[in-house]
Amino acid sequence: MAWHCACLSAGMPDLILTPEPLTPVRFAPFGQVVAVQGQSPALPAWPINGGNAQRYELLPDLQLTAEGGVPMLALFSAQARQFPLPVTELERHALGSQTFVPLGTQRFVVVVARPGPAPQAGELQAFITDGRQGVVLAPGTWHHALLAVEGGDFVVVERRAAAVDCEVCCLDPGVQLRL
Ligand SMILES: NC(=O)N[C@@H](O)C(=O)O
Ligand code: NI
Repeated sequence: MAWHCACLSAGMPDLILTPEPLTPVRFAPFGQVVAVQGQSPALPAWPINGGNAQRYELLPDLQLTAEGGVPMLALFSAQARQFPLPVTELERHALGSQTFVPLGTQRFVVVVARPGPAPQAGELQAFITDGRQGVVLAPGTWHHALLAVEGGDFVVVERRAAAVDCEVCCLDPGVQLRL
């Protein structure tokens, strides 16, 4: 899906946003962390494959089939972003979740706001992964497009349908994202 938008901002915004470490509890209003460690409550585990692996069920339904949607798998080869970075727009996919999992150990920053009306700058929250975490953005969660700290490939699972499901909101004033 090719989505684009352009929210113009005059210069670097004033409000500074600094990401906090990503944890399942803090990220819960926005979606799910893809990792075994740190889940609260701890994930139930099943020994499988003759005891050679542990199975953890993170999320029973990725919510990708609303209104005729089908789950799709994509790869994003992302370049490292330069920080500080002006955040002047967010997007949401109202009809499905969106999952990002690094194929390497590259970190990324997730800038989010709760599902609902278009957020104001002061409602944004930012999280930075530890290089081993992924995220599932819940349907409708406002988010900035992928912000890779180190460049690399990401597995992306999202909903595909005839109509593109991507609504963009412009932040005015925007925020300055600093690591
Ligand atoms: N544009 C695109 O395919 N990706 C965005 O939805 C994103 O969240 O990165
Ligand atoms: Ni998105």
